[in-house]
Amino acid sequence: MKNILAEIVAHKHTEVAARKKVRSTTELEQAPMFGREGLSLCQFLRMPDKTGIIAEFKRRSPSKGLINGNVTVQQVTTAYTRYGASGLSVLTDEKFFGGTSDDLQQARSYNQVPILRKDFIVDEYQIVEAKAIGADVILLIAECLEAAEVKHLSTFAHNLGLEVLLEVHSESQLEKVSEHVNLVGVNNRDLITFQVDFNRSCELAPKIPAGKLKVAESGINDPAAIVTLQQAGFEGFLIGEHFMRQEDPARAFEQFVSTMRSLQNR
Ligand SMILES: O=P(O)(O)OC[C@@H](O)[C@@H](O)c1c[nH]c2ccccc12
Repeated sequence: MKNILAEIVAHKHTEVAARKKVRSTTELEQAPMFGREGLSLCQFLRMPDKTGIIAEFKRRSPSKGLINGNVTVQQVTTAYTRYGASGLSVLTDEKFFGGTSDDLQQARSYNQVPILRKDFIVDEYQIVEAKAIGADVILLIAECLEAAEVKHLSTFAHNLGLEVLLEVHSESQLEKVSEHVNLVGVNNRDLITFQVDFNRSCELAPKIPAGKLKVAESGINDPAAIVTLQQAGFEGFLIGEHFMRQEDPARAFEQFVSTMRSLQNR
């Protein structure tokens, strides 16, 4: 396998094929959450009393190994929400990130903010699952999908009432932005080399098509960076590790927000 992303995607296809045999799409559609009306992440990111932060629950990652194995979904996500997160991102990939669908379902049961299903989506079935477990938004990663797939999967999600965040890492991937993509995220981390280049977001910001909400992703660990990113046109900030790697992610989030607010009021 030539890189970790290719390895993850290959594993996803196997995983999804196995899960389809256990639960059909029809069964997923009968889940109680399936009929629930989704919350709009675009709206929540623009609420003046919220922070624009999409706070992520991430136990481990292929690049960092174990980040935090001691905290619970309830403890962390309710604090994120209480201190002004505009949305939550919950990893549901088990093998590489130590997440589960149950993590997202728990986050759903304790919080009234939009939730992003953070996973590697390669098949419609995973979008039906996302709806069935109570997610409001799905992630599509340009690096692992053809333009036609982005178009198809985003339309499929839209028809289920889900919003779509398309993640890009280079200018050429912006060609994959299509009608039913609501938010465009610039990942500062290269998913193949794991290198984080914080300038990536600012460089690509002006090239993101008008009408798509801009989200900066990964490697954000300083409240001052939020101010810079806002000036570059970003309205959403996806942050995981900076909070999760602390013993008390709730407190880390609260402190980050309080410093951020004082910088914004200058
Ligand atoms: O933990 P960080 O550096 O704050 O990054 C969060 C988020 O951007 C990152 O987890 C992420 C961005 N794109 C992904 C795709 C799959 C898995 C994870 C990710």
